[in-house]
Amino acid sequence: MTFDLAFTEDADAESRLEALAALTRQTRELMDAVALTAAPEGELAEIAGELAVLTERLRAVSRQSTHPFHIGSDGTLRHVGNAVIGSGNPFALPLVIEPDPSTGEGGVRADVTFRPIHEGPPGSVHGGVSALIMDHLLGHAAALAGRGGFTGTLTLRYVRRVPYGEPLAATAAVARTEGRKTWVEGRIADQAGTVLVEATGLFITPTQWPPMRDAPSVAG
Ligand SMILES: CCCCCCCCCCCC(=O)SCCNC(=O)CCNC(=O)[C@H](O)C(C)(C)COP(=O)(O)OP(=O)(O)OC[C@H]1O[C@@H](n2cnc3c(N)ncnc32)[C@H](O)[C@@H]1OP(=O)(O)O
Repeated sequence: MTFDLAFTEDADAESRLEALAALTRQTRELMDAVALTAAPEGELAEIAGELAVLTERLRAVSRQSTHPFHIGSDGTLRHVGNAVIGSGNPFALPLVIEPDPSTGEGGVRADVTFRPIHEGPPGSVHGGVSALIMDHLLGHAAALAGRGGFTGTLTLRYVRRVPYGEPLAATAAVARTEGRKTWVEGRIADQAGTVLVEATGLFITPTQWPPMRDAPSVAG
């Protein structure tokens, strides 16, 4: 299969991307505030009206699609529109992933503090949100090992409920490889090291894959 991955140079001025990131952070604050608001009915309706005006202002100057991959001014491969790491995507936590070679080939780690907007069972993080984070982190580990690809399968074991509002750590590293297939294992653990979620992903490198640097530095 072919994969349309645009590695454009400086798709947007850095200063504009910073302004977009600031808008995105503010939007996340808004989402958190909406999830927790105790404002009375009349005020809710008034705020919704104010937000509708802002929404239309943004929509009036829409792009055709979200920001694609691009090479940043520091040589980092960036995906501003990504749902997990994107600095221009309000849905993203965002996850900031760091290489951690001590955990194995493609080893990566990320601090993660979930928020009330991630609620599944009352007071706990939705299992699908944990899966989203694991999918991305495992995929990043595969890419860091020079074996980037798409998720074929993702298997999770929810060991304990995942709290929000507490600093947690997510880690992943390549477990084994076979041809175009890469198995990656990861986990989400609390600060005491107690494992909350275990994940195994199979990533498949398509036959047509854009030339990658061996160990791309990737950011949102
Ligand atoms: C850039 C920086 C990034 C930076 C880091 C970015 C991290 C991003 C992480 C997020 C990743 C995602 O969410 S990706 C989005 C979710 N995934 C997808 O949308 C993938 C949709 N599926 C596909 O596009 C396709 O099925 C592929 C690409 C996965 C495989 O297609 P293919 O390449 O044609 O594979 P094919 O020749 O049929 O099979 C090759 C081998 O793999 C096996 N195989 C194929 N598909 C599967 C499968 N789903 N589950 C198990 N095994 C499978 C076959 O049995 C075969 O094994 P054998 O006979 O050789 O033994």
